[in-house]
Amino acid sequence: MFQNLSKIEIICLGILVMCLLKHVIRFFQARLALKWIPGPQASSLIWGEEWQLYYSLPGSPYLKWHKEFGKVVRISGVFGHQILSITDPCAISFILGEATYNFPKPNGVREWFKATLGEGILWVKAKEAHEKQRRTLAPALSQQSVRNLTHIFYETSTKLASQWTKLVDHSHTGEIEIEVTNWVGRFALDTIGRAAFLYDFDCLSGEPHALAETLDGLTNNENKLSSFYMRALFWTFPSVLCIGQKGEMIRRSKKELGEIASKMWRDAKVAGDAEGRTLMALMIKADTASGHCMNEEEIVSQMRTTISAGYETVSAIIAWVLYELSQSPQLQADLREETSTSRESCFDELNNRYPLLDAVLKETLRLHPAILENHHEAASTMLVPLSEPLPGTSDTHLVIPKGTTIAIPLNVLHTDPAIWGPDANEFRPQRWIERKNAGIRDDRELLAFSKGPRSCIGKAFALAEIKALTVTLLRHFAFSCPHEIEPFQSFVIRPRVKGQGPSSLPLLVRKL
Ligand code: HEM
Repeated sequence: MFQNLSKIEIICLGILVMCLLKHVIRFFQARLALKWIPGPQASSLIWGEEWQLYYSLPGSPYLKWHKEFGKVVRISGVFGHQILSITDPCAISFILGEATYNFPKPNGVREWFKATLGEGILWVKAKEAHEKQRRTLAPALSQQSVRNLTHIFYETSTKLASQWTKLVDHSHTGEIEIEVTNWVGRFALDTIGRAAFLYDFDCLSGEPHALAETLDGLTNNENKLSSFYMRALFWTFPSVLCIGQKGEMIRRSKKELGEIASKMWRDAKVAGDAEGRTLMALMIKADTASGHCMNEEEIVSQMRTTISAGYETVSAIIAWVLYELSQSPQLQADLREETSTSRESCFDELNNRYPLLDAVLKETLRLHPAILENHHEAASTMLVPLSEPLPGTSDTHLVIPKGTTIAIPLNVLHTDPAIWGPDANEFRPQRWIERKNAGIRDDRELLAFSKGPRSCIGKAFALAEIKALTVTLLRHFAFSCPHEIEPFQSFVIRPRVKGQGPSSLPLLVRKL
């Protein structure tokens, strides 16, 4: 059978068989090691639970499984790939904290970031390389830097408010229905463009905008079959990201963002950023001080990452804040009263003076975490501590075999009645004020920005930006929602009118 093959072909075939064998052995070892962990029967031999996870209400299968099986649940992914869904606090602290570099992002997720953004901080894996990138970005996104950018947040907020004023004025009734997700996406893009490199994408002019549409098309998927195949398969076969229409979109958005970042970098080198306040200027300064000096491609990857990270999540959270406000005229009135003395451009005021505003934002992040599942992968076989033994055992440690995917489902943690009380599923901002009065540290159980060395580095930026917009919009408008809204899974969790295609949040906007 092999007599017609050359020596080289036989060697290649041998290597291929060895690789396959290695995978099969690892697969069965993992299955064996995790066999005793409880979990649902795989509903499909090929797709495992991916089908259920994609087509159910976002996160709802996790709620069911954890209720039935406890804090560590074994589920199957595509072709029987083993996934552990973990809500045990001790294990989570270990995975996100001291062992974070033993639990990098899964290969498929890293390939997605590499394909869309380049080899920036969201892609980098090794401890030393990550720490170096983090040190370069940290000064640009520190509280002090964000303080200096706050005027930009107010300027873009005012621009959005004046566009909506024009729309309302056209209606002659003082009220109009506005699809807000598209507008807040444009707001987030203009804001991050100006903050990153004083570049105005000018999305808020309201005209069709190629970059805004490309970025939106990349991640704002309807529940299409093609999107399901891509989501289900990219864990195991990351190269699916390069094929078809989606692959084309990925390449286009990477190219477009790259061209803008390159141009900005070259312009900055010629003109200089007089006060050195943009994210790019501060990043280059920190990099030069470290003696490293990134090349153009490294800077461009970092800028693409910052823009994308600052666009997608922020716009989703703003949409959910507006949705929650639209459900309660009283809450809008209370917030208006609290922030009526607000002076524009004052970062410290936004940060410290408005407990209700702060509570509304935290409650939104709790019930609508943009990134619902925090995914990791065991880089080697690891012994993970547990706060309590698994059902039927007395061991407070868990052996996680190399290659196992870990999912941390935020919706389960954020609605756990043991932490949040019997009204855990209710939107009740006041709980944050009560928690503060009871001396409970704010962010202990809120994982929307993750925690540990790889937690969100743009948190201060995001909070100030969203608060500035909320204050500005409430000063001009009142909101109500005439539609039934549901969460749906695109790249992040976005709102949409129940049963409809991609993300949408039509709100009735009334001028005050
Ligand atoms: C409400 C808005 C935001 C949310 C909910 C959010 C959430 C997160 C989460 C959960 C992570 C950890 C991801 C992981 O472990 O895989 C993360 C990382 C990151 N975020 Fe954010 N983010 C937000 C806004 C921003 C903004 C505005 C920026 C930049 C201007 C930003 C930049 C980053 C970067 C660079 C990382 C990677 C950090 C690292 O790997 O060390 N984020 N974000």
